[in-house]
Amino acid sequence: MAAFASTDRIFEPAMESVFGPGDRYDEFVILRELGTGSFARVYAAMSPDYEDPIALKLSRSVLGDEATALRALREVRILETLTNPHVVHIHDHGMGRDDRWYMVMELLRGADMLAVHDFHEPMDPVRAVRWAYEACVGLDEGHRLGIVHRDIKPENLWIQPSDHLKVIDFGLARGWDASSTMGISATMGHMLVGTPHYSQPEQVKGTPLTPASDVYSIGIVLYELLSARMPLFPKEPCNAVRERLLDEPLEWLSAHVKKPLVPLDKYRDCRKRLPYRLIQIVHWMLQKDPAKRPQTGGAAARSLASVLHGELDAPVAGLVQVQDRDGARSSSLMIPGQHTIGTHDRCLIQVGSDGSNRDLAKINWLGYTHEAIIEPVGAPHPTLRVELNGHPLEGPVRLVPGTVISVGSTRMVLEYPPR
Ligand SMILES: Nc1ncnc2c1ncn2[C@@H]1O[C@H](COP(=O)(O)OP(=O)(O)OP(=O)(O)O)[C@@H](O)[C@H]1O
Repeated sequence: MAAFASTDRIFEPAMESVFGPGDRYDEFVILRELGTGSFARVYAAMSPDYEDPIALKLSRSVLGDEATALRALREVRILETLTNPHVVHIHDHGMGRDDRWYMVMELLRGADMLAVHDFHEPMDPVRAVRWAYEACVGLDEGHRLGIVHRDIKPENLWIQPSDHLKVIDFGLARGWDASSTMGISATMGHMLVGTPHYSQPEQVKGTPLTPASDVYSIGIVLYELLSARMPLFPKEPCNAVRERLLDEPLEWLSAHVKKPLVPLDKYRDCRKRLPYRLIQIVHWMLQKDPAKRPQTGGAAARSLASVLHGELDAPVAGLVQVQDRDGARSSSLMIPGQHTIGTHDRCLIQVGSDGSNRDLAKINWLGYTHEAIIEPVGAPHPTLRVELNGHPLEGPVRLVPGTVISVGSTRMVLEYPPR
């Protein structure tokens, strides 16, 4: 087992100045403090560059030590690349006159999940599954870029007044494959990262964390939302375990490896309230072996979306209705992100299979408040021409509701979920 080292121990704030309402930090005027983490303090503030208040995340010490600098730079580089509505967005970053690092973010209204839900009672399944779905969609964009969050827990899942969720605090995230934008060398050695409660068996065993590790942590959160129980302790309510093991990180960690998953349908209340397919998906997300889980947030999100569309009657994703050249009809769920129409089986919509393995068009959808953009990929195909309402697709076009996309003799229409 890897040695346990809390992440707070890599960081010792030196001479931290704490700001109150009306204080100035460089060009920012502090409105109020929003929260404190081990690494930074977050303030609501005004800036001459923005009309509305922003969130200012300010490192608690100067960027003197390497671990703090690496952590700050990682978080900025990751967040700058992410655009989907289920992650917090950053506007800017820099170094203050006192050499402290800061990041200017959108100011989120609402509260973290732990402040919104007390985990004493099971939550309505539609709300619980929608939150888990949105967290998976938020993480998926990072997963596609080779980035794992590594610290998924209710405190890092932010619930806005609209009840939509955003993933925050990518401070412990890192690359997991060679194509990552962050680089694998941004390492903190072999110490355990994150929170033991939402940690993963592979972390305890010292094997690398992958996107499937974030899926496991979301699986725990979802299980707890649905049942008010922790998946590894059958006899106690979730909050009793949380309290009992507050200072027992090693017991938490060994439970992830040694304690079997308590099936959700062991609880009569869950058997009665929850669709069987949902129970199976939660069990899938919580497999001890990462290779047996959904491999990315996107894979988990698609499964959760299909239960929301089907058994729970609460559509969240796009639905592409397809009619092929023989008149046969089918449909595909489309979660926010990038998708392709083409001739190979990794495409969201596969049109014909002439052995060419080509993408013909790509669709980018930011999610519930947006319309998707479709654009052609590469030179036009000799027979599989992409058309919108009968006109050739020559550049990026917004897919307004009702637009008919045709590729050769396949026709399709994208239906958006209700807002
Ligand atoms: N964009 C935001 N809008 C509003 N509040 C925020 C925002 N970002 C962070 N906060 C608040 O500030 C707190 C600390 O932020 P954050 O978790 O990012 O800091 P951290 O030092 O990286 O924490 P940790 O020790 O958990 O890694 C959060 O729990 C939240 O309450």
